[in-house]
Amino acid sequence: MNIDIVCVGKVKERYLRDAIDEYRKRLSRFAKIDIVEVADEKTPEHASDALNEQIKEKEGERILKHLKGDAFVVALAIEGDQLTSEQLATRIAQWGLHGVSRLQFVIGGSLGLDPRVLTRADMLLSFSKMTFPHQLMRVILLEQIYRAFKINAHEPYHK
Ligand SMILES: C[S@@+](CC[C@H](N)C(=O)[O-])C[C@H]1O[C@@H](n2cnc3c(N)ncnc32)[C@H](O)[C@@H]1O
Repeated sequence: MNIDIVCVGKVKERYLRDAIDEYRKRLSRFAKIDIVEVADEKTPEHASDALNEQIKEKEGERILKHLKGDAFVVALAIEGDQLTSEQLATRIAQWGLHGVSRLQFVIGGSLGLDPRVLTRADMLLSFSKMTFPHQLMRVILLEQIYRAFKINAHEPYHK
């Protein structure tokens, strides 16, 4: 299965980049993982609501260009559906069985995702009601995808 993580901006912190590289390496025996980074917009601290919406729209346009027509798109959103790790593992297995050959996960920028991206998504996935920084979210998502493949392969991993 091909898995794309479509996200906004570059990861600056070395420790996060190391964690991302580690999980990509571990996942390489299960899936082909591509990280697609679209450019982020500068977000002034005291921007108006209108400016914030414009920023999300611009970032959203860039994201939409990378979403493929035949892909199953999962947008990460706080208000989405919450799953257990076992349920995510089952969903990934089922998507594979139903012929999904490309899974695209989308992580928003610091202001979140444009409504058009949320509308395009086939599923909204929430990792809790808390807000995580978008760069850390990449690590959390990769770890959960790795955990899902380990569960589906019936291989031991941390409980
Ligand atoms: C800093 S958050 C954006 C916060 C923004 N106020 C919002 O409500 O979307 C950046 C991105 O990380 C992801 N994210 C952060 N926390 C999340 C959570 N608990 N569940 C799912 N995705 C999350 C989402 O894709 C979000 O667009």
